[in-house]
Amino acid sequence: MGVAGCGKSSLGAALAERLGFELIEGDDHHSPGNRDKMRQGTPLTDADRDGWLTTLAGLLAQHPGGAVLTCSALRRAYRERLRAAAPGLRFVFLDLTPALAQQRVSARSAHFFSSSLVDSQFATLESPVGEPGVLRVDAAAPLTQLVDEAVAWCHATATPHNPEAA
Ligand SMILES: Nc1ncnc2c1ncn2[C@@H]1O[C@H](COP(=O)(O)OP(=O)(O)OP(=O)(O)O)[C@@H](O)[C@H]1O
Ligand SMILES: O=C(O)[C@H](O)[C@@H](O)[C@H](O)[C@H](O)CO
Repeated sequence: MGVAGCGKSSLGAALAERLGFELIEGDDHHSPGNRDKMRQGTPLTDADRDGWLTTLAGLLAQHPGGAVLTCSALRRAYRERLRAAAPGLRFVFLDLTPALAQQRVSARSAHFFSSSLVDSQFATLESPVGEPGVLRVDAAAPLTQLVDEAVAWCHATATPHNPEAA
């Protein structure tokens, strides 16, 4: 989880491969309307994210043995909806500065997300630090280091009632 450009897709794909879990790419499940809004530089609202979160929660519930989901999950209420669908769900929070997020988002041209939206992502973000089952990592660190850190944390915190990763 984290703002646009923090590295969710990069880390999620690597983590899913290392853990042997299916990857659910949150961005693949945005409605055409939501994509158009983001392309035009209009931030999503709670209402815009409602159906999307319902879809993602449903997908998590279909993977009781574990899965890796990439999702911005910017607000606590969004995370609670996902937790309700997948008891034991944990979050890796990719924390980065607005400047680095801006740099990364501006550098990619083929993506639907408008770089003018980066500030709004930080305005919406409610830090998950302090919530249960959260690992905060420095999103500026090399990807290989982030994967090792997240895999070690998943293994260390896995219990029979808390699937390996989610
Ligand atoms: N740890 C990292 N170090 C350096 N560059 C990275 C790292 N992680 C991701 N990147 C680069 O930053 C850009 C954004 O990464 P990525 O698409 O994984 O982020 P994201 O959070 O999924 O973004 P979005 O949600 O906007 O699609 C990509 O160009 C990616 O190659
Ligand atoms: O909640 C949101 O505002 C969205 O999920 C965004 O975060 C984007 O989907 C993504 O990060 C850009 O690709």
